[in-house]
Amino acid sequence: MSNDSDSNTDNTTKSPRSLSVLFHLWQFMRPYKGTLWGAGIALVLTAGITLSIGQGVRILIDEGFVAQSTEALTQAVFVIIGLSLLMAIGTYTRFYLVSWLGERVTADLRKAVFNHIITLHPSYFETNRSGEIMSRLTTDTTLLQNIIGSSFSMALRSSLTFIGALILLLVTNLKLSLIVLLGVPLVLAPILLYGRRVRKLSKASQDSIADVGSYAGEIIQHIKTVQSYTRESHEQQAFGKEVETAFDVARRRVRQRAMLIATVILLVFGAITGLLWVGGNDMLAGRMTGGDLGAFVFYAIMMASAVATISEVYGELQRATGATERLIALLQVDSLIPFDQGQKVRNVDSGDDQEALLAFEDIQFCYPSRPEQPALQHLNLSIAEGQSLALVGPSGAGKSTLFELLQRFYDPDQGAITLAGTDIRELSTESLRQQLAVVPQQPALFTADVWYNIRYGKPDATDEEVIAAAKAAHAHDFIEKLPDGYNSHLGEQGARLSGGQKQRIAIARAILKDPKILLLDEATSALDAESEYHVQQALETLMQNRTTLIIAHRLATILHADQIAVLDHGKLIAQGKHSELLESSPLYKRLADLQFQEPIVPDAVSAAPAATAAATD
Ligand SMILES: Nc1ncnc2c1ncn2[C@@H]1O[C@H](COP(=O)(O)OP(=O)(O)OP(=O)(O)O)[C@@H](O)[C@H]1O
Repeated sequence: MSNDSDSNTDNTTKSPRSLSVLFHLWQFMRPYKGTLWGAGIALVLTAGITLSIGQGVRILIDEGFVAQSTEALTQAVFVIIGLSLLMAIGTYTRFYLVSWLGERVTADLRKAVFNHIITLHPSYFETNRSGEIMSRLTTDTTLLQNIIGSSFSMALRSSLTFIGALILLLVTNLKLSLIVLLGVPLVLAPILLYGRRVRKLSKASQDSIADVGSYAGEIIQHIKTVQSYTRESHEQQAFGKEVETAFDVARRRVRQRAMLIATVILLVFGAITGLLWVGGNDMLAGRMTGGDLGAFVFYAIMMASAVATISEVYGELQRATGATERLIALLQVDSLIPFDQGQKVRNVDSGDDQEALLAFEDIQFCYPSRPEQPALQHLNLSIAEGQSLALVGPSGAGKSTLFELLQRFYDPDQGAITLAGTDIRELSTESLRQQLAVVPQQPALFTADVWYNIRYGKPDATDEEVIAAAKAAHAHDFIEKLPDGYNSHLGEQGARLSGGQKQRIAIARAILKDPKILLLDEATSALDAESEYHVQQALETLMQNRTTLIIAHRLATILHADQIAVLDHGKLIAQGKHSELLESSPLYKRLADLQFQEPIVPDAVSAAPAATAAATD
């Protein structure tokens, strides 16, 4: 891709420069060869009929008007009516089949693009704005729909009539045809010249429209922040600027196209007038019949309108090359983390040999967008089956990064993560992720009902299983009290629930999935004491007999964890139990002091909040 906004995409496709890009679309049309044949036949038929009308015109003039024969006139009229009928049928068939094809191919293309992007590595979405990707799926595909469903067939039909009219012209009158042929390059020159400009501007125009979309998307997503900081008028202005830029580019494109069309019309009609003059003179001198001239002008007009149509459609086709380029580039981005390769996870029981179920071995990792700044450095960490490991450390220490690597959203630059002794890169991502469940700090809920949200990790779970999971997650009672119980719609991103409720739905989801390994990112947000108590109880249930990694913020978790790992600047700086770390790690002691406001010694636990007390017995 060659435009600026896409310069950071990690695909390597070269920017193709011509309409040949459109041939990439062939792979999407291939399955519908039958329809294509049908449309093609209808197209040839209608073009043929249109051309034969010229002969009808000739007969009409020479044998009807000039020969003064009413019979011949009636015959010619009937022939023309018959041809028009045939043309109507042909046009219906062509229009229906071609438009059907446009819709069908666009639908397939949309699915193909969505199916592909959903498997891409997450870092792709860090360097490509979601608004832009959305615009590929909607605007670009709609453009192609127009192209396949109309412009393409218009271009084909016009090319056919152009060639047919040219042949018939040559047959009718060679001298006049040569004049016409001399005129053709004159018309084509501006088409090519302006066409190139239009294409460039089209691409810029589509980019700026994508920018407008992603800007609005972000603002709507953060609408409460915008309003609470009273930034409405600033955002209105900023958005207005984006829209005006888009308008400006569009205006320049439209102007080039208007120039193109005007020039072509001027040249074409100038040429036809010239023809009429030369032909009229020939007719007056008796060198050709009136019918011949009539037919000639008819074909010349057909040729002219064919060229005019092509010039107009050419601009459209060029816009489509931009869209196709982007879509194909998007389809060609390879996922850095293939979804469907590698072996299945066979046996995750580490057995009696005390082998670590999970191990991070000398992990070195930088995020692709920050290659200079290591997020994890020479990190070694392991966890035995059924044990819990709490990760603590200051913000930015690399705790969440460990979760990301474990789920294979990224691969480490060095070192390996093993599950029951097997490098997770050798496992199929799907089967690896089936062993894991994550309860994130900000639970991700979908715009759907409670059933759907809890079932998300196990779509085939029965209603009873969902309810059992909700009960275990201390969510059943509040769900029952919602207006429609489990059928209640949660709103966009679960907006109709409180923070604690959202978390308990997320916990129920994880309980239902019943994973081998649990990744828990505790909420730091202040839940009220009761909510926190429920969440804590739900987590206890979830963690029972399960290998658990916790990004720990709560005293109860830290005290209960089998192991605590202290991270700082991407390094593991201490590991042990709470009491040991208080002695051995100054950072841990400082964090503990800060977090709990007062120095924590194990016997002071009873003075901690209700949730803690409940969890430490
Ligand atoms: N997607 C990303 N791209 C680039 N850098 C990132 C990305 N995510 C995190 N980082 C950086 O990696 C480092 C580790 O971040 P990480 O999120 O793992 O910290 P953390 O210990 O989980 O912090 P917190 O407790 O605040 O969530 C930080 O310096 C952070 O800025």
